[in-house]
Amino acid sequence: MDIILASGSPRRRELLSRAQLEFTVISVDIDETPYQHESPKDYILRMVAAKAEAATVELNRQLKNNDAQSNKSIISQPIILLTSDTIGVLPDGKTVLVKPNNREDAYHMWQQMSDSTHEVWTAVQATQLSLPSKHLDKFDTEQVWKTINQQQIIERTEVTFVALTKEMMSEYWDSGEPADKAGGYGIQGLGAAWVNRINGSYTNVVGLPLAQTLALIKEMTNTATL
Ligand SMILES: Cc1cn([C@H]2C[C@H](O)[C@@H](COP(=O)(O)OP(=O)(O)OP(=O)(O)O)O2)c(=O)[nH]c1=O
Repeated sequence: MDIILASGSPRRRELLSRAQLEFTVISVDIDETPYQHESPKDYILRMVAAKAEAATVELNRQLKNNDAQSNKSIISQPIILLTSDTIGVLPDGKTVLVKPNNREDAYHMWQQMSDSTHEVWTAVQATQLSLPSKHLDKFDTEQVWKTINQQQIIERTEVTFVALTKEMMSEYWDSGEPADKAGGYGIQGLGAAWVNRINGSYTNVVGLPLAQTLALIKEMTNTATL
């Protein structure tokens, strides 16, 4: 089974590469704005599903281009497509923390995270795609990747921050690190200085719960219907 990581996150690529797995990467770009009053669970599962949908559209676009160029049926192994999304969740269990829009947005998030414990949730969706081979398709319709199985997991880690001062926030925002990260921090970077303790998976906080993702891939591979 070929594995495709549909993500533009350099952290996710780096984490998955630590599993010594062969995989390819495609980027997807979707609107990640939460709906009003959307629960953290509904939001994060909607995100991984939407990213998988966008990646499938991209794979079919590539397939169509290949067909046009090579004009031969492409019989390929099923694919396991991985998509992921990471958010912060405040102690109220309702407030979703995504990437900060600007400095003020980051400060607003951090004031609620200072000297307290929030959660970081990462959802992973594994989607098994299959490609009916042309010669089996008597109607000779256009080949498209079809979803034949999908599974989603959500991993949660508690993260306890130190008490934050305005000066700490200002310096951190100026570093540029917060901008592309949920909750506006990177535990793997300068953000480590803000973390008193975590309870749960570290890789989950960075953006891909690696052990759980590998277990998901293994389960999907073992139950794959060819
Ligand atoms: C909390 C935390 C988040 N992050 C990152 C992981 C994700 O890249 C990012 C959350 O944004 P996401 O929307 O989950 O992911 P992304 O937009 O970076 O990539 P893609 O959607 O293409 O997969 O925050 C860290 O790098 N360190 C951390 O400590």
